[in-house]
Formats: sequence, structure tokens, C-alpha cells
Amino acid sequence: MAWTENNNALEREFQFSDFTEAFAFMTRVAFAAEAAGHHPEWTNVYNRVNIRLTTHDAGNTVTDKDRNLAAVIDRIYE
Ligand SMILES: C[C@H](O)[C@H](O)[C@H]1CNC2=NC(N)=NC(=O)C2=N1
Repeated sequence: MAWTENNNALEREFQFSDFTEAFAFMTRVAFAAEAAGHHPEWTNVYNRVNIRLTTHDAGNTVTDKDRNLAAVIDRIYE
């Protein structure tokens, strides 16, 4: 898995050719997150998107909800 676990969260950086591609990815992830009822912490700077996944309801720990969303995000990125 390309994600690393740091400070009770799964983290991964995604890179794109430009802002439009990065934002298109974010839009798809946003819909997938809403469908899953589980939402990322993220930042975007131009063509980079940094995502952090942790479960707030479980006291900010990594749970299967984070692992499952990470797998969904990876498929969107492929
Ligand atoms: C009621 C709602 O499903 C919960 O508050 C969900 C929303 N999205 C969430 N996202 C994340 N990352 N952690 C949560 O604990 C969480 N809880």
C-alpha cells in the first residue's frame, strides 16, 4: 500500500499534471467519501493533493473505514 501510517492516520500524496486534474480527482473522492459516510482530511496545492485518513468517531485512530476509503481512493487514482 502506498499509504504510510503516521500519527494515527493513513497519509498519501497524489500528484497530477495540473490543477484541473487534481481537482477532478478531489471531486470524485468527495462523492466516494460521502457515499461511504467517511471523509478525508486533505490539502491541495496546485497539482498535489495530500490526504490524511483517520476515524474521528474512534478517537482519531486508524480503522477499517480508513483502510477501505484508502482502497477506494487508490482505485480512483489508477
Ligand atoms: C454521522 C457521520 O457519519 C459521522 O460523523 C462520520 C462522518 N465522517 C467521518 N469521517 C471521518 N474521517 N471520521 C469519522 O469519524 C466520520 N464520522
